[in-house]
Amino acid sequence: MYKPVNLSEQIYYVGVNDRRTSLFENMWPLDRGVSYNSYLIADEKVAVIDTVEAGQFEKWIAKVRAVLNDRPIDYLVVNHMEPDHSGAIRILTELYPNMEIVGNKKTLPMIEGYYGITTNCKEVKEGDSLELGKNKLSFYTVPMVHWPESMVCFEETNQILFSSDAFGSFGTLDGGIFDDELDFDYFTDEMRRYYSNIVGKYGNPVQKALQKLGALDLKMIAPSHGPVYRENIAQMLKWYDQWSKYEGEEGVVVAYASMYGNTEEMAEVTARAIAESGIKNVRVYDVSKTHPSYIISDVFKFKGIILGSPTYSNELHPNMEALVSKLQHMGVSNHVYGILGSYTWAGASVKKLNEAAQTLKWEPVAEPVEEKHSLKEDKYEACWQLGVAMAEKLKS
Ligand SMILES: Cc1cc2nc3c(=O)[nH]c(=O)nc-3n(C[C@H](O)[C@H](O)[C@H](O)COP(=O)(O)O)c2cc1C
Repeated sequence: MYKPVNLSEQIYYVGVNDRRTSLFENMWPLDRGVSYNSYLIADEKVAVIDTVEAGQFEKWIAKVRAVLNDRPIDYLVVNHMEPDHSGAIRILTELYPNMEIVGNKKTLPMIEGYYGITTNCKEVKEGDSLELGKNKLSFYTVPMVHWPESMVCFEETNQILFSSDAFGSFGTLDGGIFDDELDFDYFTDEMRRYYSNIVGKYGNPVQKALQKLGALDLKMIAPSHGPVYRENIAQMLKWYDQWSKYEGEEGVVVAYASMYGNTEEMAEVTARAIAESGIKNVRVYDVSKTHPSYIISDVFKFKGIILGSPTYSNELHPNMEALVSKLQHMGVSNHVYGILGSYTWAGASVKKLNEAAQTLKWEPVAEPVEEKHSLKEDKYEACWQLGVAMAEKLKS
């Protein structure tokens, strides 16, 4: 009772949607859910590519069995060991005791460590192939995209790249599985939010992976989350190249913390000046209201960033401190910036924000603006000029 979804004659999508989990990795909001993608190749030999999160097992295995009926599974290819993909390994080995688990030399110790499995494991090395009949899988390691053992595999006959977390996206697959069956634009924010927050720290490994995979002639990219791409492959590769170099487009994220509205007012003035100077893409965020994953996603999208914080017990406002430390942890380079802040007796926030920006090697567009108490005429003008300078820098 399941109409199979074919990527090709013998290759099936057998992933599942999760609209119940609120937080991915118990951290990232899943307002639009997430899909755990898994693929099945039913050739002379049967191979499954990755499983799903353990709680999704029943939904998933029903799809697998609808295709296979009583045929056994010969191989389980484990591209990535994170539990949202590996969670059903143990139960699958109990159902199919003769199935071989295929992984690389970093995967297999993790399979033992997480699931106690040491038998029927087959190690593959970079460039090795697995013949299934008409279909043939070749394996490529992509370390730190997004764990050390991360691997992708390329089905040579149909030219499909099973890309694991690379090219993944938040958001359930609401009927459409392939990018030409759904509203691609609707997915782009969730793609970038997934990339920036989950893989974003690993810009260099992503660059290396792109160079390695760039030699392949791709007809389809089948990731472990989100749509399967067959129409927008060039666009996806272009975005991954841009995001992994931390190269933003023309636009500014204005992120501020504010308890009583003083820093917020400075942010409003600056945002207005940026827009009046001709920059349309201005996103103003209150860090106490918006989850950092959305702000970080836009920081990856846009080149300009304005950060504002009041001084709070001689520190940054805690929510701004959390955002800044995440950006530092990710090493989000290649940005131009401005700083705003308010204080009452001994200001510290502006200095701390400026230091953080310098550790990331961002380029300042103007002097930071620091106001004591409420915003007054001279600092109003300084905020305005900061916005003008940001716009001019972005347009230059
Ligand atoms: C809990 C708390 C701690 C603060 N700590 C400092 C401080 O260490 N140094 C300082 O100059 N002002 C401090 N302030 C004052 C604020 O920085 C000041 O009121 C500022 O204008 C608030 O900006 P906002 O309206 O954007 O929240 C503190 C205020 C609060 C509520």
